[in-house]
Amino acid sequence: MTRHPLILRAHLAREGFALDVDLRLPGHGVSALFGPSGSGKTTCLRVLAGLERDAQGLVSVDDQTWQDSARQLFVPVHRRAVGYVFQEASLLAHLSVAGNLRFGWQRTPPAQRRHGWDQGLDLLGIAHLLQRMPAELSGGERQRVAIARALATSPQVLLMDEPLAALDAQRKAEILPWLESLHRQLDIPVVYVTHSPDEVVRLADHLVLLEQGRTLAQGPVADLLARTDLPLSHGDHASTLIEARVQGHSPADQISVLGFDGGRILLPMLAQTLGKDATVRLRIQARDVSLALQRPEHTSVLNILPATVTDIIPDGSGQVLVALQLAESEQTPPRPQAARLLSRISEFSARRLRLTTGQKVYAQIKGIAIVR
Ligand SMILES: Nc1ncnc2c1ncn2[C@@H]1O[C@H](COP(=O)(O)OP(=O)(O)OP(=O)(O)O)[C@@H](O)[C@H]1O
Repeated sequence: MTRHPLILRAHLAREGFALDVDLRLPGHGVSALFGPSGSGKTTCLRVLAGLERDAQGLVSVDDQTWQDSARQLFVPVHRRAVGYVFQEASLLAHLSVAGNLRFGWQRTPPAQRRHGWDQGLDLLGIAHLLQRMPAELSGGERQRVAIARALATSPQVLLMDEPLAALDAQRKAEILPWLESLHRQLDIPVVYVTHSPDEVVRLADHLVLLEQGRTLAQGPVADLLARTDLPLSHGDHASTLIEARVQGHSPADQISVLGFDGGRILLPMLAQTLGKDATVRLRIQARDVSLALQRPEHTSVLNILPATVTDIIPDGSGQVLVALQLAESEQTPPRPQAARLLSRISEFSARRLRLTTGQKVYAQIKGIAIVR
């Protein structure tokens, strides 16, 4: 089913802060709002939910207009089909898990329900917790129940405000796979506020970078991560994403071959459950990519990809960030839509190699993480 984009055009002036955004988010998948504290992420969610009466602009979800200031239209909060999940799960303490879920479920007339009662339980793995009281749940379980309760209202959009921020690293790791499967199976857009680059690379399809109430950039997450002009690509955590497809496994060599627009990657054998054509998201840290002018031979590095340098910028403390466009082979000219990589090398090495934009190089990838 094609879903209409979600539109959030909003202007809101508070003392010492102004929100001025014009967002167009895909009608499916996860859109992450990322930015420093106070940049306006939560305010964007609040405008979407109808909690900011003074905001001027346009809000449209699944082709329904919830707000259009030019026409004096403002659908009140209780009539917007929004599921809202906060940092701290706000379950009703006197009701069991089943009672909390029923509370959300009964708010929606049967004809408007988008999925069955069991679907939310299955998606979040909480069927065995139905009789428990909220005080008898772990932090991660409580948050899963809070998400299921938000889904039980059959929302047209799910708003999640740093849902993992209150959990420790172990609980985060426990809940992330549930969020990923939610993302794969859910047919509604999710707008996800986070401070965490790790959550962005694992969960987001689309990314909005906010700064001081304004949009610094918005677009597919892999495109934004590969840009050298945005704060995300600076420092030690700079990384890029490649969406690859399993081409086959070689049990004899214990190697899997993955293809993507711009080349092929070899990985130590993936689980056979990932059949041919399964899609996998790979994260490649800029610091794990080194460069050579000639194809290195006699090396243990499995992945050496021909590429063209598209940008070189200083990146502090004697380092430079090199943007690369990958090509299928040395002979294929670079295509703008082919996958991109970042490489973080010393300024000394860049000078020694006489790197310039437009130059053909070989990117040696020393580490690749499968993030989903
Ligand atoms: N109810 C309010 N009244 C006045 N100012 C507010 C209110 N809520 C938030 N603000 C201010 O609006 C600005 C944006 O806040 P917002 O909560 O949207 O930021 P954020 O990016 O979500 O931050 P964080 O990551 O810290 O949650 C901040 O300067 C904040 O202090």
